[in-house]
Amino acid sequence: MIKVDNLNYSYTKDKNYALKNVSFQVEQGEVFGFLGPSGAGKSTTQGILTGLLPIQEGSGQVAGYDLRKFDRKVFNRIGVSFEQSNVYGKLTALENLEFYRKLFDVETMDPEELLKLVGLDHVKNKKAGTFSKGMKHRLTFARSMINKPSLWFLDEPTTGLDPAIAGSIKDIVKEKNKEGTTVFLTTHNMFIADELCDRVGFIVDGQLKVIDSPRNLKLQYGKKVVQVEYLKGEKLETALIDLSNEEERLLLNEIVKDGHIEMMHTKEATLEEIFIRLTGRGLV
Ligand SMILES: Nc1ncnc2c1ncn2[C@@H]1O[C@H](COP(=O)(O)OP(=O)(O)OP(=O)(O)O)[C@@H](O)[C@H]1O
Repeated sequence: MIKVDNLNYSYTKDKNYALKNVSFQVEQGEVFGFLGPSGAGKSTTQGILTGLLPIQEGSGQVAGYDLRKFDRKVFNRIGVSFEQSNVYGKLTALENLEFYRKLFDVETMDPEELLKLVGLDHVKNKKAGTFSKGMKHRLTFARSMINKPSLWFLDEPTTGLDPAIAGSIKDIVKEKNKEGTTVFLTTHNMFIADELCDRVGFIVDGQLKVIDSPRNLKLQYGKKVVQVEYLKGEKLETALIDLSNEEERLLLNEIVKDGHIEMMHTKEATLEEIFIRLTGRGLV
């Protein structure tokens, strides 16, 4: 669905590259997460993939279209929900979607149904200019799926939303993905990435450092650690046991043999910890 090879991009058209030799593929039906700190090159990559920025060096295809011969027809096949996407403030929520659907040459979704899906049906006749940031965000999100895209670009889809609404946005993404939509998701949020993504790519300073599934990354780079709380005499002790260390495994055996365990659970590494380990950088 997406294939790019050796993308280089410089805003200043010199050797000061915002993207350096970026290559990756996203298969049909995948949820692919692009993770990186601020300034890493996520928006630049998304900009090239969605035709907002011209391709400078390298090559790529998006939804069957060659990035070097950009054809506006690609917009019938893709959906784009970026944080900074504008909604028309003087139009109502419904009018925004009615207007937007006319831009497509393909069958579109019913605007009323979409507004219901994102919880904006009760304000459908209010001007979007009066909406809160989170409501505008949901309207942009709804708008981005109006053309039933086969490839959906989502930028920080749950940022700034309250947990219940964030949960329903995640559910919609999962549902659409089940129906076959490929998702390219950009985020700083490793919990979202971990929950939604089949594979993630870590990008730092314009370079892709690693691409794999969250599970494989945890297996490969995370430590297997068990946290045990146990009674030693009257005193409650806590031990963190690294299962890759023989001495620590023996200690765990001793604790188990003593039989005074109060609580025991595995502590798998988070994607953020692995990101820091692999890139030497945090995600913010
Ligand atoms: N319009 C621009 N002109 C010049 N440099 C830019 C421009 N936009 C981005 N850059 C630079 O390109 C690099 C990559 O930026 P980009 O916006 O792609 O990062 P990002 O990962 O999307 O960050 P964020 O998470 O903050 O959106 C940064 O060094 C940034 O300063």
